[in-house]
Amino acid sequence: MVRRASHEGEPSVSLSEGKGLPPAVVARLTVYLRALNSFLADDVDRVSSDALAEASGVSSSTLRKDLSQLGSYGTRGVGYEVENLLTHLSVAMGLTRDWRVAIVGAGNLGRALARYGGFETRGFDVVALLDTDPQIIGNEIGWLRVSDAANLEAVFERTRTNMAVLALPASAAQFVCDRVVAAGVRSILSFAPTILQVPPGVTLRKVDMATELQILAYHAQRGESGGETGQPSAGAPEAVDVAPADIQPPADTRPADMPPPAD
Ligand SMILES: NC(=O)c1ccc[n+]([C@@H]2O[C@H](COP(=O)([O-])OP(=O)(O)OC[C@H]3O[C@@H](n4cnc5c(N)ncnc54)[C@H](O)[C@@H]3O)[C@@H](O)[C@H]2O)c1
Repeated sequence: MVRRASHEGEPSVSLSEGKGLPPAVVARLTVYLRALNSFLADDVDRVSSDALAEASGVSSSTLRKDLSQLGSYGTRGVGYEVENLLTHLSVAMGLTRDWRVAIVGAGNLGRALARYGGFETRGFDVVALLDTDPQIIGNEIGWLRVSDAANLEAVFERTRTNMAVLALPASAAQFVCDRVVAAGVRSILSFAPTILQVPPGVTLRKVDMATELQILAYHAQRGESGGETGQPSAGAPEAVDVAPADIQPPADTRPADMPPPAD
């Protein structure tokens, strides 16, 4: 569940103007959101920092430190009000905005993403699916009809797309990325296995499952050789700093493949 609160009465986020949260903290906030939604679904009104930390797979001190960066301390002995903290975190994460996502590329991956029903509950409406293949254009996939990517700009305008997912071959990705940016979209998620350049003011994140698997393999073999055990999975909040492919800067202009700053 995402808090689409009106701006009136929203808690303010006490980050100083222009100063973003470290990428690892942002990654953990998404985990806290998921845990809080789960508490809410179970009709839990209040949660202690220990319980929220446990449900999120982080230590209590990490949780408290992260939340204190948002100015959200809870009450000693009482804990956090689940709804209140959910709203607070949703505002901090920009999830109270109306995110309208277009998927460009309706191949295996694009179709699977378009059929997935879980984005809406996390605050993202998938509003368009585009492709260039005449055999695919016009097909119904999930609740969407595939649009002709030749009309990308018009489709984006009609659907008020403000976030794009590139599920394209590497060879087409930069060209499409440039068109997406020219159409006014400032947030792009790319699955294409290539380095993309975006201008200042555009946030690009790259998903690379092969890289994640390589990192997993590294940790697995370290564990086998007795080097490390109990290494959290790449998706676990305490492990975000060992999953560089997952962590791009929060709001910025760096190309997707630049290494993240240490935080
Ligand atoms: N990062 C990951 O974890 C991950 C996982 C799987 C696939 N991928 C990558 O995602 C991409 C898509 O994979 P797939 O299996 O769906 O491939 P696919 O070949 O099934 O689909 C690609 C689609 O893009 C369309 N396309 C090509 N040029 C286009 C353009 N200019 N505009 C709009 N559509 C265009 C094609 O017609 C095709 O339907 C590939 O680059 C693949 O390597 C990444």
